[in-house]
Amino acid sequence: MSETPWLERLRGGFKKTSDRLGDNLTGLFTKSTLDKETLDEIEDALVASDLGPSTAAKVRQRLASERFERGLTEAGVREVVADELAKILAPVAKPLEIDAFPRPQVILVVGVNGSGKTTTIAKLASLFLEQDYGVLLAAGDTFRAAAIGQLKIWADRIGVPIISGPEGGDPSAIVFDGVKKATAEGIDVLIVDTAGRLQNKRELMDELAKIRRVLGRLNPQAPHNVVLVLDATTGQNALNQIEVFKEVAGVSGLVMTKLDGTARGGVLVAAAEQYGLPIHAIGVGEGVGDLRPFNPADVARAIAGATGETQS
Ligand SMILES: Nc1nc2c(ncn2[C@@H]2O[C@H](COP(=O)(O)OP(=O)(O)OP(=O)(O)O)[C@@H](O)[C@H]2O)c(=O)[nH]1
Repeated sequence: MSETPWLERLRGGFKKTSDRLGDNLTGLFTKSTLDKETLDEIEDALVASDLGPSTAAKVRQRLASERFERGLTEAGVREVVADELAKILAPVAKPLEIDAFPRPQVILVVGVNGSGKTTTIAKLASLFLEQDYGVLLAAGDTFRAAAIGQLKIWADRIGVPIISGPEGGDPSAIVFDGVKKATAEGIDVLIVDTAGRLQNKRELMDELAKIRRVLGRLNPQAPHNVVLVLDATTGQNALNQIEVFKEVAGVSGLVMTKLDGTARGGVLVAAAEQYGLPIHAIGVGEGVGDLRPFNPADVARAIAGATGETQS
């Protein structure tokens, strides 16, 4: 895939978010001077756009200290926002890399039901296939037959093998079989789906702990990654989920999905700022090609709606 279409998709995906920022900023540029009141209003507009109070404060500080030779414009503010966002996103942008031995590398994928977990597993698998890695999926969400069925459909569609068992079966048994199969067949990556039953935190915690124990016996370093999938449309609730899953699953990195369907894409920045967890990729659509490792500068510009023209 060439870069330009992806960049366009990225901008399209974040359009609702950048439009919301625009709506919040509208009407703030009627005065020629940047007084305290206007700065307050701009800061509030950024917070209202889900960018988080600390990002908003940083932008405010930059605006207060900068000289705007052509007067302050909305486009000028968007450039400053993009710049500050890029600084926050750069340290957390980290593609999911398969570099350690022994194989298989095991990736546990966690998240609440409906967050986009299954789709993300398929997207990650196809990213690995593009890099010539062998991939095996494990249907570890045995709680719902539909979850197993969905994953099978995706495995078929992208052409990767899958290990699954009956509804209600023991997820750690599936994971055990998965590691055995991957080891025997020299498969590089095992991606494990897990149940997202946050309603019963204790059971979920026990289930994940058991999966970890089983994995640890086969390979002390496994799981090599625990990826939390978050639905951006849930806004601030996505931040609470990080808190909970850090506790129940020991999250090592994030994927944020559905950034195309929401005006709340700013939550990606708030997550980066508050938790500093690696963000491996973002989902901007339902297709298998709609998940890409992200370039922090491009994402920052897409969220801010910065076009490079500082004159409105
Ligand atoms: N617009 C958009 N939709 C997405 C994205 N990722 C997933 N979806 C859609 O979100 C819905 C839920 O995705 P799933 O992958 O089934 O989510 P899940 O977390 O596995 O959900 P359960 O199977 O219910 O546990 C599906 O309709 C997906 O097509 C995305 O990045 N953008």
